[in-house]
Amino acid sequence: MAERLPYYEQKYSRLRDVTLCYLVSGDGKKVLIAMKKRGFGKGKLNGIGGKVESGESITDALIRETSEEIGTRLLEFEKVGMINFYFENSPPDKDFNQRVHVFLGRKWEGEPSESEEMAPMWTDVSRLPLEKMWADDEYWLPLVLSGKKIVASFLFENEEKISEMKIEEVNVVE
Ligand SMILES: Nc1nc2c([nH]c(=O)n2[C@H]2C[C@H](O)[C@@H](COP(=O)(O)OP(=O)(O)OP(=O)(O)O)O2)c(=O)[nH]1
Repeated sequence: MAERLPYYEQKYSRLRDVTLCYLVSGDGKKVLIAMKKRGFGKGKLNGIGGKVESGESITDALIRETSEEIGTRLLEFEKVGMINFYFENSPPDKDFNQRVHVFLGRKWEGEPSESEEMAPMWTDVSRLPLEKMWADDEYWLPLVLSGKKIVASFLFENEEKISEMKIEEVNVVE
């Protein structure tokens, strides 16, 4: 089968930046995931995040989104992944293609709480509810929760189906 991912990587070399953060407990055994109540990925369980606004750094957006969506102030975090998402069949008026900057949150202030956008819950890292998450998560989320860092690209045929993927383990994520 012809590889279409390189075509998309070249065509969309500048992608919209989006953040995604998973709070993890001190012993690394629990991770906070949340049900997205609206917008892109509605109904799925996911980390916390959203679009980087113009004039904002990725770190600023990470901290703002965590505060807006679950009411906690992020104090310590680590970048663990950068994932490019391409969609073969986005409607012409909508561009779903984006670059997701993935972080693990290590320290924060305030108890995570529900907002209009997300309903958070603590989950065992060893029992991730992958069937309720994005289809790509099973390929990279266990890696980053076990201490690895990754750079990846996924090409989706539609919101549920992956057509191609590439995952690389790295020492540092830029
Ligand atoms: N785990 C996982 N997260 C994903 C995938 N694709 C994807 O966009 N995300 C994350 C990145 C963001 O945190 C979130 C989408 O945020 P968004 O900014 O596009 O959605 P939104 O409509 O709620 O916008 P906003 O107001 O919060 O900025 O979903 C995926 O395949 N897996």
